[in-house]
Amino acid sequence: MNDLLLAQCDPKAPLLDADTRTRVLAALPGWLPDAENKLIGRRFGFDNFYQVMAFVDAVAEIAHAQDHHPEMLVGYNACTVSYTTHSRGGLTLNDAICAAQVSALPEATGQ
Ligand SMILES: C[C@H](O)[C@H](O)[C@H]1CNC2=NC(N)=NC(=O)C2=N1
Repeated sequence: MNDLLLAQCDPKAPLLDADTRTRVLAALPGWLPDAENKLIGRRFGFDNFYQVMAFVDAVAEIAHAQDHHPEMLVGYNACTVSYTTHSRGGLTLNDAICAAQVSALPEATGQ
């Protein structure tokens, strides 16, 4: 997990093999894969919309810094963040790096 927090996304990162995917997901509490293991997502709950939008801004900063971008479903008291690597059509380490960094945001607490 610490490795993921310090890592930089690599535009050439390959798809994760099944073993690595299992190991990486174990280091990302709350993040769930879809049925085809093509994306991971986590719902973050908040007390109010101000907190939601502060979280969205903080996630966007990670996206800018990593040049790796999430899908976000924004609601009045929650935001669901999903990552997949579009260029590879599935999960790479880049998705895990960003997921770990989102989970570590101070703005992510309160759920
Ligand atoms: C050129 C640029 O690095 C690419 O288009 C990046 C941008 N952000 C991206 N984000 C995600 N989630 N998947 C990608 O394949 C991707 N590609």
